[in-house]
Amino acid sequence: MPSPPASHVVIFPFMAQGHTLPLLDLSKALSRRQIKVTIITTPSNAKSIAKAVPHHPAIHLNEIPFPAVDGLPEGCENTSQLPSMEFFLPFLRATKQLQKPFEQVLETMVKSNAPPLCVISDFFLGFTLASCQALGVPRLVFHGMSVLSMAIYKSSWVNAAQISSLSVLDPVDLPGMKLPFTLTKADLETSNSSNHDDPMSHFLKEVVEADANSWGVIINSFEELEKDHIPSLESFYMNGARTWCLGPLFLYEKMEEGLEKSFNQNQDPSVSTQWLNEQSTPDSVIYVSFGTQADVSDSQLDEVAFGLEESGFPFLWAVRSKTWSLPSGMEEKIQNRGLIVSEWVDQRQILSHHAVGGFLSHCGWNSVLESVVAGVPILAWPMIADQYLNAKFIVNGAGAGISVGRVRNQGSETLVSRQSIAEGVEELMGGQEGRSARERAEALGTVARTAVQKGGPSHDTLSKFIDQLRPC
Ligand SMILES: O=c1ccn([C@@H]2O[C@H](COP(=O)(O)OP(=O)(O)O[C@H]3O[C@H](CO)[C@@H](O)[C@H](O)[C@H]3O)[C@@H](O)[C@H]2O)c(=O)[nH]1
Repeated sequence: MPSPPASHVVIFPFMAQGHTLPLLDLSKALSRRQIKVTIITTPSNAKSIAKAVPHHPAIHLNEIPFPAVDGLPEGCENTSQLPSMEFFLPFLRATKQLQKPFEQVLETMVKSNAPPLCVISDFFLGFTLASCQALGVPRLVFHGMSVLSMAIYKSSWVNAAQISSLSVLDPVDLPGMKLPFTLTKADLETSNSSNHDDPMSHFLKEVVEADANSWGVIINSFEELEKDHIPSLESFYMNGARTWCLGPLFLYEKMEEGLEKSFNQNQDPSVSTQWLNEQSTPDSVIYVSFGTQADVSDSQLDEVAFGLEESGFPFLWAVRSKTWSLPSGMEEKIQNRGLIVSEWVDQRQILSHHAVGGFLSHCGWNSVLESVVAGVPILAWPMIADQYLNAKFIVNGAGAGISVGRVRNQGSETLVSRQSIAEGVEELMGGQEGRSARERAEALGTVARTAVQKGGPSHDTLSKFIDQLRPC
């Protein structure tokens, strides 16, 4: 007898590392539960995705062409290839042209002998909702952010008029929300304007509407961390859509391989792992990375270099800039104490190395989760978007980090000074506040790992999610 067609889920990630990576982790978790996964993406993203999911025959890739658009550099199919964040809106607009090819692919699948149970697509790909509705497939939305950040953004959008009358450092009170820190208008960055008439707001309005009408929301977080905010978030969704807290998603694979083994053994150590292996003192190295999206100026990078040097602590720094080089004379000063890497590093592996004791981070949500899971406290330096909220959450809410501190003006630019960086690193790595942040991070890491183990809340929610999607 032929075996029944496998349950099938379609995943369509936004073309940015911080958004794609967690959905690849979800794809792997689903494939290990005998679910066929089709990832829809564009040709150059497909190449890197294929490398990231090599041992999962249940994961398939379906390529659709990225449109050629005026105003975007040729061949740019991922936000990490944008020359600067000024190109972000043209990039977002270009992705809307993926609707037709996406719909064609989905229609073929719907007519096949393995129609998809659902489509999980990124918040920014709001057009997928109309296609899913037309073809009768439930759409779940994935944001890549925490429950708390999403609920705050949604509420501040609704309450924009009241918020706009506040001054920048006034506390913001959001109706019905129990915030774990004092929120100010400054923390809301772009979403605090009552003028929803600018082009970015127009784009966001469309995707927020599609988001609210989705069948459900997939969250890369765990209930113990965020359960207080789930009702607030769910109140912004129509039709009884619910949130599914399934994270930390990257842990499923680690759990199955055996956490200790995969975190501590390296068959083929990279340059950074080799260097870390040479650092004999546990928790002595500060790891530095500002993620894949924030633009950091060369003069700011200079301050980071001087600050790290002044702190006296060993450091491993993953730099993304194509224009910056070390200030003259620095190479000799840091040569026995720091490693600067300009290629992609395995951040999760770095954070779990016993020599790493702190993370100077921009507080992208993935980095926050990865640091917490590894029990590494954060020196929080938010730069854009939800990073301000994540930083406040980790410092003032969870107590697992400290803030990098003062900024100073240099010409037209506002910089975090080398003194602030040095003092922050010293406190995090050697001070009392750093010690208690490390204890909190370690405790949270234990809760995070338990969440994805059999019987843990994220693990069980994943089972319920699959059961609910499968036809009886
Ligand atoms: O050399 C590198 C650089 C990055 N990473 C990984 O890339 C991801 C980066 O994600 P994140 O820390 O969230 O930073 P961004 O890519 O900058 O994140 C964008 O997406 C996040 C999720 O929506 C938001 O929270 C951020 O504000 C937004 O900038 C993490 O998994 C890192 O481990 C590596 O493994 N190696």
